[in-house]
Amino acid sequence: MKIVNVAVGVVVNEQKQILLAKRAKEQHQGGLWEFPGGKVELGESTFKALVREFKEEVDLELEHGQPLILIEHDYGDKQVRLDTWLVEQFSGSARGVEGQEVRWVPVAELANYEFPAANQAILQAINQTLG
Ligand SMILES: Nc1nc2c([nH]c(=O)n2[C@H]2C[C@H](O)[C@@H](COP(=O)(O)OP(=O)(O)OP(=O)(O)O)O2)c(=O)[nH]1
Ligand SMILES: [Mg+2]
Repeated sequence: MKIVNVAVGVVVNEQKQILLAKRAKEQHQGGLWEFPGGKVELGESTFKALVREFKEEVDLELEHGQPLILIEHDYGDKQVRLDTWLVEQFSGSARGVEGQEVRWVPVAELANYEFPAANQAILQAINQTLG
């Protein structure tokens, strides 16, 4: 099966809160919380894709990021590679451009949210880096 390359952003604000968005019901892994992001287009760098997706989905301008963790996960119906970045420099004010719920969540409260299975490794990396 073809693997889908996804750029994922863990955006942290000055209060050490992380931006989450809720995936729409009809999407793959719908109804679960996610770190915003989306599919990398042909010829696009991961960070460029991340900048584009954050503008499209949550209206934030990302300025600088660093690679956090690369995860490959097979959902059975879909295989994904989540190239996950930590972003502490950004501007703007987050809103759900596509009508989705968005929330700034303290690192210590992330465990209260339901994520897709592939995200467990991201949560561990966040705890190691920011926790
Ligand atoms: N953005 C994001 N995707 C995730 C996370 N965890 C996880 O398993 N995924 C999966 C779900 C999807 O299969 C894929 C991301 O696709 P997406 O739906 O965000 O892609 P996209 O923004 O380009 O949207 P679309 O073109 O499919 O509408 O990665 C996560 O934390 N954030
Ligand atoms: Mg997306």
